[in-house]
Amino acid sequence: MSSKNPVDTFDIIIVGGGTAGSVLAARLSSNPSLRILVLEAGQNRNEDPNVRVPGFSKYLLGNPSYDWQFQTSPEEGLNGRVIQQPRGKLWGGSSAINSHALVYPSRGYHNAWSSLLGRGAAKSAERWDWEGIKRYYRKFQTLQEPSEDVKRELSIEVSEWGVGDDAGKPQSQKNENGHEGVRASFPVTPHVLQKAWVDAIHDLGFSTSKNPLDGDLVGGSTTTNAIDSSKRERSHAGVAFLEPSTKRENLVVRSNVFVEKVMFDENEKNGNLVASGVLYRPETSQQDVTVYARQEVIICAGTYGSPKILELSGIGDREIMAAVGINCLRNLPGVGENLQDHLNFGPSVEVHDIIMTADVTARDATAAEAAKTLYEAEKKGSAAEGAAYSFSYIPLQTLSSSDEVRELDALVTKTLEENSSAISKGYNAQYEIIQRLIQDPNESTGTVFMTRKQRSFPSSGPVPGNYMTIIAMLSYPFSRGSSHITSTKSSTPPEIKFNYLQHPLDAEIFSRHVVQIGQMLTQPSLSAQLKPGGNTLPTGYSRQRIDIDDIKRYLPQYAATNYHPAGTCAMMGEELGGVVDEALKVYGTANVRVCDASVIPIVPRGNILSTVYAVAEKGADIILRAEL
Ligand SMILES: Cc1cc2nc3c(=O)[nH]c(=O)nc-3n(C[C@H](O)[C@H](O)[C@H](O)COP(=O)(O)OP(=O)(O)OC[C@H]3O[C@@H](n4cnc5c(N)ncnc54)[C@H](O)[C@@H]3O)c2cc1C
Repeated sequence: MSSKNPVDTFDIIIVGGGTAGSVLAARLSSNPSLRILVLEAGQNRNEDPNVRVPGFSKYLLGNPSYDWQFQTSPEEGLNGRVIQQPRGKLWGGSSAINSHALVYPSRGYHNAWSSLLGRGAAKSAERWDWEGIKRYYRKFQTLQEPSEDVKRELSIEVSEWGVGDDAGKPQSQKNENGHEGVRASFPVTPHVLQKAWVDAIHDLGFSTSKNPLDGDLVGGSTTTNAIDSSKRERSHAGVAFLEPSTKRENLVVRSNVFVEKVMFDENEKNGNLVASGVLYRPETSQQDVTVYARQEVIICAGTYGSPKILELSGIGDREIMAAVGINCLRNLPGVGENLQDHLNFGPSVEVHDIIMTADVTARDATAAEAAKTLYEAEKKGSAAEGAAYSFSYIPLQTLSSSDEVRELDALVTKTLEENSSAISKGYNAQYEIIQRLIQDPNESTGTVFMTRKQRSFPSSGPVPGNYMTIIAMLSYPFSRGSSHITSTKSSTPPEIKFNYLQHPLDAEIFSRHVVQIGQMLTQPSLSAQLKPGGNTLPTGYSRQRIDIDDIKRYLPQYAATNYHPAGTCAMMGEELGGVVDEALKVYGTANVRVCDASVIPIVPRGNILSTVYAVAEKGADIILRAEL
């Protein structure tokens, strides 16, 4: 039963106070004439130490107080494994439970994105090419300078980064209305392995001091993490954007409420559905509540939540909705399709006993307690640091022979030609883009990064010894999956299938980036850190493995998700199977937008948080401009 309250009306309703939703809430409420409502299924946990302390992320995953605990169907390409898909259920969403690494896409990637938009998308302010978006990668954050020690040890030239805004304003003035955005910082204490990483990149002939925000980062970097170095606390969207905005009278946040669907007027506008509001259920109630939107509804419920809400509202693939008895209001077959993720794999290699890694606190309760005490007293130690700062983006052309490059090119061309008639126009357009990225010597199709701890390959947990793990991530997978409803009950989780490694080219390209790990480990600076005769995990894997077919045999058993699902409400031309247009508006609706990781049409090269923030910042500008 719906309880209608005629005064419960806002100009804009934002569904989901996660990463993107929090940015939109902050930016849109800066216009005092707009009344904004945010509906969030989780609650404000900004003061919770598990969320605040960077090193405590491990307490968040799999814990229903913070995590939706989604999981995939058994994945055939991963030996039938079911892959856990954590997503944040709290203010700040997944930015409040993630691993905080800030990594950036390339100029070529964004230019390709804009080519998927199709007709009529050339209006300059709505361009999603590099020129149209680059300023938003700067806008969401404030860079905190590292100490001179860190700069020297890790060859960081902060002046090159130019975070602020592209008009060159000082950082203190850059964010309107008191928002300084996400605080981004480098390691507090440089670690010997981080220094060795930088030296290895140099030894391979690459720079580590290019500005990653310039869109042409090939080589490596010590990247930033979304950690406030003045407090040594996680800087997530709930802290940086949502909570400060609640001081404004025109912003209302309702927590612990579950949005079920968007409601539509009986009358359409120019053939488009007109949203009148949304239906939600408070966690503590059995009764649905309707709240009304004068202008629009923006769905920011994430890669799984957003397509689910659209389908429950009658927008999606007609047959999928009919199968569960939902009346189709708009047949939009792209909803819930095009699901992509980054898979990763790489060995953990034992380093000299004297090198302190996070393994020490992982296996020893006394050491863990000491780390906690040190953090509480001085905000220092392993709990104060992010897990991954050391990254590289090395094109396959660089470390492969010209014969190997030619062979891969031929294989990619042949495989795509053989499969092109069996797949949709949209996927073909995406595959052409990925093929160009593979062939471009200035693009990397893999991201390789290092963490200062072992990956627990044995189910028994951490093994003795101190480790570093070097992980290759397949940047642009060809495999595509889906996330769809299987019931009209909004509490039923969606059916999630990635079809990981099902496209034959994925294992080919992925395994070649795994070979790069061995090449990095032979660099003197990194090999000097390895314990002579030390262990390598997974057991039986040799640290410098170069046989591609052999590596391919390890992937189904050991490849893991990097937690970057995207693409289920893709911003592409409708004729390509897109769901939203360049203004983030859902096709066939007058006033429903989606703004979150689901609109990203092709998952970006590296970690995707920066892209989600940039999309939300740009989305806010588009909406504010439309409103004014
Ligand atoms: C464990 C983990 C580690 C990661 N590490 C990194 C990293 O190091 N670097 C990086 O770049 N990226 C990382 N990511 C990915 C990144 O954090 C996400 O891609 C990004 O935060 C997604 O933002 P979003 O706005 O799309 O969704 P979210 O931030 O998940 O926001 C969705 C919000 O909607 C709410 N919601 C959903 N459904 C409903 C409903 N029906 N009613 C009301 N509210 C609803 C949710 O509770 C949530 O708050 C990681 C992710 C995870 C989970």
